[in-house]
Amino acid sequence: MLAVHFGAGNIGRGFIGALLYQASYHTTFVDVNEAVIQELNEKQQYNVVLAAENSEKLTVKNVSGINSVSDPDKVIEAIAKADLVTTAVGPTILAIISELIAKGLSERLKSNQKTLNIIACENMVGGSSLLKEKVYEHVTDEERKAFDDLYGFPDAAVDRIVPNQVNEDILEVSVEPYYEWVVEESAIKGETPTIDGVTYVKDLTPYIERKLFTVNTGHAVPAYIGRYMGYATINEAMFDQHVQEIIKGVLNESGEALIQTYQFDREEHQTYINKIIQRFKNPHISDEVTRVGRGPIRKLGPHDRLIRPASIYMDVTGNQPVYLAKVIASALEYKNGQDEEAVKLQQMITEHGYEKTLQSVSKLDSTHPLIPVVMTELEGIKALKK
Ligand SMILES: NC(=O)c1ccc[n+]([C@@H]2O[C@H](COP(=O)([O-])OP(=O)(O)OC[C@H]3O[C@@H](n4cnc5c(N)ncnc54)[C@H](O)[C@@H]3O)[C@@H](O)[C@H]2O)c1
Ligand SMILES: O=P(O)(O)OC[C@@H](O)[C@@H](O)[C@H](O)[C@H](O)CO
Repeated sequence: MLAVHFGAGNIGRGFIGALLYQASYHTTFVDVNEAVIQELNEKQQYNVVLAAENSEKLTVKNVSGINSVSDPDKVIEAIAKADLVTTAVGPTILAIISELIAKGLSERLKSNQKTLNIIACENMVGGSSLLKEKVYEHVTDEERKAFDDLYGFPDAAVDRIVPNQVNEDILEVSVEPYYEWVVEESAIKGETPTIDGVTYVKDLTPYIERKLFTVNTGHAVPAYIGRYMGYATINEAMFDQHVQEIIKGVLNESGEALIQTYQFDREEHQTYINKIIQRFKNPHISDEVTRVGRGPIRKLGPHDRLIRPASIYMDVTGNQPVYLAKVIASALEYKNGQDEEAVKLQQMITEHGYEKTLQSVSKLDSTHPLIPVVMTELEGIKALKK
């Protein structure tokens, strides 16, 4: 069984690659990082270390790599022969890789009529659907019809905290023990891939929203409030009592939005929240606030972890999401010269002010009631500054 996986980064190697190996796939990683690709081809294996007391180790074998910049033809050939294609490159990169995937699928069509599933494992609602849309922009009407019959783009939700790696061995990756990979079974073409650890569901929406608006909404608190207060890591920030109070408030608000939208059991949802808070405090993981806060413009987007739960909360309760508004305010204050989106966000604020910038990145109508709540909290969070 052959898998082609785009993105040999933290989640690619630390999660998807590990599960595919255990399910007996040979995984060909596609990346633009030449050093990682070279090392994958040389070693043909790497270690995944569990960030826990016993540091359990799994050696992932049967792997190779292709640099998509220098060897695009090899990627096309690999897709033509693959049994599964997955991605973990980041939501903004999906459009970039779509052309090569389209070429691979077109080439495949000439040589065989086998079904194939392409699963985007990104932190977003509708990742595979977006990838499909982008792939279809690169093919003819006739190919599109054939693709509709043969190629599935099931949406997915993936959950495992994999921080940036600081190991001497550039392939080794340290990951938290917990993981969840949920895939929309109704969109699968042909046989459902057998991968231990994957849960197939009919409708992914409640799962991806529960994950994004609990794990990632919660994570944004130690990231943005933590950065604002001067903390460097998630773990450090999680021990601050203001961060603890805000994360509790934020997850109550997003929880209420989720419970009322999807009729989740209140007690079960609270158990889910408590477990996530413990995961953020894992003493065996050192995760930088700048990794978790990366891409603030994406994270302030209308369907992402901050604006969407805040809007739903207002709609379903009629109350002001004061805690979510504090995190949105701290995201607007997020400064990091190494992060393109953070730099752009601060430029927009300098040129147009907070209110217009928020409207623009969050696509909120100028009269949206969330805007004044965030503006009030921009003042409110000043008391947190050390
Ligand atoms: N790290 C986590 O804890 C975690 C958990 C769940 C989901 N995710 C999601 O997984 C995705 C990847 O995150 P990550 O943390 O692994 O990031 P990462 O930066 O570690 O990995 C991304 C990889 O994609 C590669 N890449 C960039 N452009 C490319 C291109 N054009 N073609 C091929 N490869 C390209 C990069 O070189 C890098 O190796 C994101 O959508 C993220 O939200 C991450
Ligand atoms: O990957 P991002 O940038 O969307 O979000 C940063 C973190 O919240 C995220 O990577 C989590 O670690 C992950 O989603 C846990 O499953």
